[in-house]
Amino acid sequence: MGRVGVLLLNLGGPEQLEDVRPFLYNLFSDPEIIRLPFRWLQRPLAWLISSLRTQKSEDNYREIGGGSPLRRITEEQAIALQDNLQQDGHEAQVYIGMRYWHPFTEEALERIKRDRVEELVILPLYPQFSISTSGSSFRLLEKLWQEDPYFERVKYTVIPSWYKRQGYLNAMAQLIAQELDRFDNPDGVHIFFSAHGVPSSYVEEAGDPYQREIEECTELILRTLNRPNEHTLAYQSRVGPVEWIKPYTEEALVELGDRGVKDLLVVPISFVSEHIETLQEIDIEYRELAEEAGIDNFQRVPALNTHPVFIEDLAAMTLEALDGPSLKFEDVMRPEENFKMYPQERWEWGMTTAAEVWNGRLAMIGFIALLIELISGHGPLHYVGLL
Ligand SMILES: C=CC1=C(C)c2cc3[nH]c(cc4nc(cc5[nH]c(cc1n2)c(C)c5CCC(=O)O)C(CCC(=O)O)=C4C)c(C)c3C=C
Ligand SMILES: [Fe+2]
Repeated sequence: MGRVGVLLLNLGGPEQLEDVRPFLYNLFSDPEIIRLPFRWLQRPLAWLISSLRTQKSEDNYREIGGGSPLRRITEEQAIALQDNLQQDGHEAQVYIGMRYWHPFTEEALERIKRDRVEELVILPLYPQFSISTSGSSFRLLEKLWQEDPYFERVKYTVIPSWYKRQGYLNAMAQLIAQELDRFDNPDGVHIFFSAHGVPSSYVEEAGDPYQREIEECTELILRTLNRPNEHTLAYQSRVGPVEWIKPYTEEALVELGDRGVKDLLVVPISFVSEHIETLQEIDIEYRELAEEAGIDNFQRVPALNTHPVFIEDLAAMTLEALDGPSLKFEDVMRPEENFKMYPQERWEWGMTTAAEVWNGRLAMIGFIALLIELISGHGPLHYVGLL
């Protein structure tokens, strides 16, 4: 076996408040996050949306200390994985490739090249596959691979999703059981699985397996946990005017409050590290909402981070991938090149999502026309004397 590397893929997050705007710009520039009919619109729209969202997003990051802990935790996971492999006699270098912030995927590939890695396991830190997360990173990697002839000689394999692995399920069940047992009446606690959402069109039109994998993952965790508790699965972190997969976390919490649920344990399910959506959205926003709805005892299961059972499973997964048949980028599910994920296309009359979307489009066209006129000094507003 040649020099072995493991590339951990993750989203990345702003480390300080100044990073928020460029991080958001990178995120919204990704056609796997916002796919538009015209490629030339991607960057101006990314600039516009990131500018509009920066203030709200900065306020949220300020509430968790001014930045995302994602880089630090991912680095800790990488070290723990490398140590675990080494203790079992396997020499492998673990790299981190973030999609929207440092260390970028491009930086990771530079290091992999510098270290002359010959065999690489590409392991996304997302248990379930979505076009918008692992899919986006695979698409970028495929492009970078084609651009540099060095990578022709690297034997690689990708792991698209791994939520069915018993090690991961055991680690999740252990964390849930530990938190349940802190309640006075553990069996009476309502377990609330909260997954990051995606726009409905990803699932219904592009065939993203994400929702199905999340649902199956929830069932597998519950089976491993083997407790009698009632449970709910809902989706959080909706952005923009289009419809996302349902039920929405905020609505489901209010409904449970109305039903008289008093003890609730939230399980973040689509991510393996603490991040803005666990520390701010769940711990602060949803807690407040739940308490207003009458849920007196609102607790959350911590993210896996460097849980030893989880790290052990990442190591086992790496070794199995090295021994097994390799899976290439082109083997992994990809949406059609011209599929428009956002905005949705069907027209409906009234104050509907479609109307909101078209308002947005017209505003965008007007905005770009204004920019062009301001830069060029020519146009209808100059003509009528308004500029
Ligand atoms: C499995 C996890 C995730 C999916 C699926 C996902 C899809 C998705 N996200 C956005 C928009 C935003 N996401 C943001 C932050 C963010 N997203 C994830 C995970 C998934 N996203 C994480 C872990 C994070 C946090 C990183 C951190 O800093 O800790 C943000 C920025 C934060 C904010 O302003 O709220 C946006 C915006 C879309 C549109 C999308 C699917 C299309
Ligand atoms: Fe997100």
